[in-house]
Amino acid sequence: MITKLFYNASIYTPVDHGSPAAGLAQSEIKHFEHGAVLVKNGMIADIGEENKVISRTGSEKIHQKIDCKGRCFIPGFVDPHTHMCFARTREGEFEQRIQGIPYLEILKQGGGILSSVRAVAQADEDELFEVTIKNMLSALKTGTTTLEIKSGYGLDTENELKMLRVIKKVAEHTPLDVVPTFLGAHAVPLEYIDNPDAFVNLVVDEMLPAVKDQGIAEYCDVFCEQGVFSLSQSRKILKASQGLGLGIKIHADEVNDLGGGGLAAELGAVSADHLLAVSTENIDKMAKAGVIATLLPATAYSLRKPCARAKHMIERGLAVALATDCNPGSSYTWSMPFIFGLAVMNMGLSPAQALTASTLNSAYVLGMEKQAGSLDKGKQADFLMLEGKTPSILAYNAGGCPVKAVYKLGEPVSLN
Ligand SMILES: N=CN[C@@H](CCC(=O)O)C(=O)O
Ligand SMILES: [Zn+2]
Repeated sequence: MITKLFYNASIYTPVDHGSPAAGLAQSEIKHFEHGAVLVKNGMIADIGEENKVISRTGSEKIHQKIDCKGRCFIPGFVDPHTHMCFARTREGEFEQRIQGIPYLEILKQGGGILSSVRAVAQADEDELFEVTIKNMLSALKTGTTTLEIKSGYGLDTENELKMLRVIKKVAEHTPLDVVPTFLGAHAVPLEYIDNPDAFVNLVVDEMLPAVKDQGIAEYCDVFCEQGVFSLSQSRKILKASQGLGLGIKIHADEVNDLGGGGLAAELGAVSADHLLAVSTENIDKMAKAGVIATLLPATAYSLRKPCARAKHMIERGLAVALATDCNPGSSYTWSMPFIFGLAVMNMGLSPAQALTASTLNSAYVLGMEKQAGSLDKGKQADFLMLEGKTPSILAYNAGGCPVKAVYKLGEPVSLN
């Protein structure tokens, strides 16, 4: 048994009451000014004020003592929505978008997601692996210790399974915990444009059973949006996924208010993501059903759209989580510090709310709350040391990265 003591730390952590932190609980942060964490075999064995933790260790042998030099100490970030398995970036499309061509228009013309689909079809697994691992290690350096990665640039059985195999392999080659999601219904392939229902049938009858057999994906997701998948098509796919025992989530009300938030509530999805255009009625339905709102402020930034109404959602009792949405189109960032800054400065969350959203609530989105998301006895010793006194540094140091050290299971995995 290896025992380590991290001492002289200014610890900030959300409080895990056994469910996602909604409403007022989203602001609840425990702070130990002179804190310490005792780690045994990669797990948190004790946490609290330094003198109390040290006195509780008694005569126990401590193999390593790490002086945190009074730095701010927080849980590792959990990023619950990424598309970071892709083959190529789409800088040309970014130029088009900043000249005013809408994101959905580019998709309609066969670009956007569909251009990433062509790139993935041409790439072999090694090429996909290289890009994905580079994105993941960049995320790790900026403090992400657990994340989700979606498929969705395959859009046929062979290429969706190929993406999921790559996601499994990168998970085995990095220290991060990875939760794979199947997103076969990410766009309608051009050959199905006149008969999208036939594509929906392909997802339900062929792709989903194959994904289930392969056994890698834990969740199924759908892009419910005008010109992509309708509410009833999304319902059909998500219900079939539930029937196979997959968890469900949904890209909802990103550009147009189609009612995806309401569908998430109706089906008991773990989360509805984006929600830039969601109605108050559906916010209330989500709150009642316990759906987590996963907000993606870098997508609003990149699409030059107003942010989701995060404060309003919290006031109405929703639990809010934050994610990068890392992808080559609408949000080319892996940086949770950037997301934290946007959440505080552009969405008006307090640093406490943003901390809960980017750690505890996002761990709940991924079903990783027993292992990650807060600094509690029995959870993994996944934590960050920040340059600065409080988590506010993440918003204050705009464009910088105040993450000085990243620990996964008590081991240093990135020292900046
Ligand atoms: N909106 C749909 N899917 C992604 C974008 C994927 C892409 O453009 O490649 C999103 O969540 O923003
Ligand atoms: Zn997405």
